[in-house]
Amino acid sequence: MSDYEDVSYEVEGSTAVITIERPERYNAFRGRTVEELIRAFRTAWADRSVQAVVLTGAGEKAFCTGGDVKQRAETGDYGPTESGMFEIGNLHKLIRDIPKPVIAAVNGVAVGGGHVLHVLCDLSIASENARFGQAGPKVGSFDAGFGSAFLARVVGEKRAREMWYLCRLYDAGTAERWGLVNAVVPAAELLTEAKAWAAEIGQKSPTAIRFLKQSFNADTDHQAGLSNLAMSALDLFTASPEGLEGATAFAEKRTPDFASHVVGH
Ligand SMILES: CC(C)(COP(=O)(O)OP(=O)(O)OC[C@H]1O[C@@H](n2cnc3c(N)ncnc32)[C@H](O)[C@@H]1OP(=O)(O)O)[C@@H](O)C(=O)NCCC(=O)NCCSC(=O)c1cc(O)c2ccccc2c1O
Repeated sequence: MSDYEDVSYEVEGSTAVITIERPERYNAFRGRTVEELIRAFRTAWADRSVQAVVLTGAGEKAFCTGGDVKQRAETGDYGPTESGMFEIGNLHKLIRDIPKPVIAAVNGVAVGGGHVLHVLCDLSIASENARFGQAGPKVGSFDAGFGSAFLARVVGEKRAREMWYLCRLYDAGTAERWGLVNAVVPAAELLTEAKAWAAEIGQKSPTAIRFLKQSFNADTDHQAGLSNLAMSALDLFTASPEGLEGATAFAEKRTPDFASHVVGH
């Protein structure tokens, strides 16, 4: 894979800016998107001039809405990839392992697997129009790895469970109050603000920052094992009648009938 199609990658000074470029799908990711994000993060990791990464979405509506549910309804998976694998678990680990802070610039709705991406970033800055939530149980999916366990570390058990069980969307003010984001700024200032934070980090000792990030991570690194289990479970569940009913109902713009397709009790 030589050219980016779903993602753009730019370096400005000591900051790499990675943008998900699928605004027509509210920046939902398919297999290719995930593969390109991995390539972009690895490029940022290898570039010694890069000291922080900003992750954002194209357009004004969405940061990322998680897995491309229309693709899933169409083909039963997240589409072809160069590796033959859907590597979302590896992307999660990479965002944590890259030894440089990753700042999510949340420019709109961050939901489902897109919400998980911003939660995994070191810092999150939101625009005033941003909205946050989990959606899996509405569309036949779940992230029982970092998406639940690490979220609970960030916002607390009660709020994490509320987000997953009710699948509501929360506004930027609530996200700030819950400690889900570090700051909220007007939409027009979001990228400038995120880049300013990244540049400020760029003036600090890269080695000190690297050790600090690894130290913060060490406390929750055991969740990577949980994430492996969760991704294996998800592979089975998304292909089940209950999982497929969620994706099909979304694509057909109807209420899912989970009760008729339930696979386990
Ligand atoms: C995000 C919304 C709440 C926004 O609602 P709003 O009313 O503002 O806008 P629309 O609903 O009209 O959306 C505009 C336009 O974008 C399309 N779109 C939005 N999200 C997606 C998506 N995720 N996939 C494909 N397309 C999307 C939408 O259809 C509209 O297009 P039109 O052509 O009709 O104009 C609302 O859109 C919403 O609830 N979206 C779905 C959110 C969702 O369910 N996300 C997926 C959750 S599951 C997941 O993320 C996931 C993650 C993983 O890591 C996995 C790993 C392994 C297996 C499975 C995984 C997985 O399923």
